[in-house]
Amino acid sequence: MVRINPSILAADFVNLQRDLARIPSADFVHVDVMDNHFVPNLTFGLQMVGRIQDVSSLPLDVHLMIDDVDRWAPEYAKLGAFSVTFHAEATDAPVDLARRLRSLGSRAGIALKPGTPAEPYLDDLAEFDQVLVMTVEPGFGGQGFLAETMPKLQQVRDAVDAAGVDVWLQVDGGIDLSTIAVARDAGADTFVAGSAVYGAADPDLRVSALREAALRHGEQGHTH
Ligand SMILES: O=C(CO)[C@@H](O)[C@H](O)COP(=O)(O)O
Ligand SMILES: [Co+2]
Repeated sequence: MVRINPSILAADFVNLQRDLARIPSADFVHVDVMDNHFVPNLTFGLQMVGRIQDVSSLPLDVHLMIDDVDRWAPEYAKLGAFSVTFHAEATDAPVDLARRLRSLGSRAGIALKPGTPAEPYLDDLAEFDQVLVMTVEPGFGGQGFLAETMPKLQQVRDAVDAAGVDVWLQVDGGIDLSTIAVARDAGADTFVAGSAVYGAADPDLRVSALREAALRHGEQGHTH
């Protein structure tokens, strides 16, 4: 199973509805919320994500790069977002927050910055629906893929398989037609791509090409 989630951070914010309609083959639309505190960049908040939820035919994969997630993450679940991912670095009680998100009907994701170890969360994997291993420092699109995050991704993959739990492993940052194979090899099944999709002349064709690149790689002997 391979999921391709285009990030609208690379779309035209003035023509978001048009750009949302350009990726019909995608699995989810990845929505980057930034507050200029947790990361040094600012995008949009609850009101905007509510409108995206209203007009999108794809389910929303919300990535919160904000402080105060205990307060704000549940509000995104209440909007009807399919999945809400908060950063581990932004809360002292990730399991409690994940339970709250699930109780509100959303999937619960936990994200790890490149320098954040996975160990503290590996015993609680069943509490989450998704682990996001950031492959760039969060905050900006168009950065280069950090291959040094791959051992951590593999470590999470091994722990998920050993526990026998159904947790999606997402990568986000610098995913393109070549790095998607590297991340697939290390165990990812869910791929966020911003500039690789919206920088293409035909974004939907690029979604298909990314999917094929990941699947082709999987067929060549890697069956994560
Ligand atoms: O969360 C983030 C950035 O912090 C991402 O979702 C970016 O939007 C990915 O952009 P590309 O690296 O694919 O251009
Ligand atoms: Co993101």
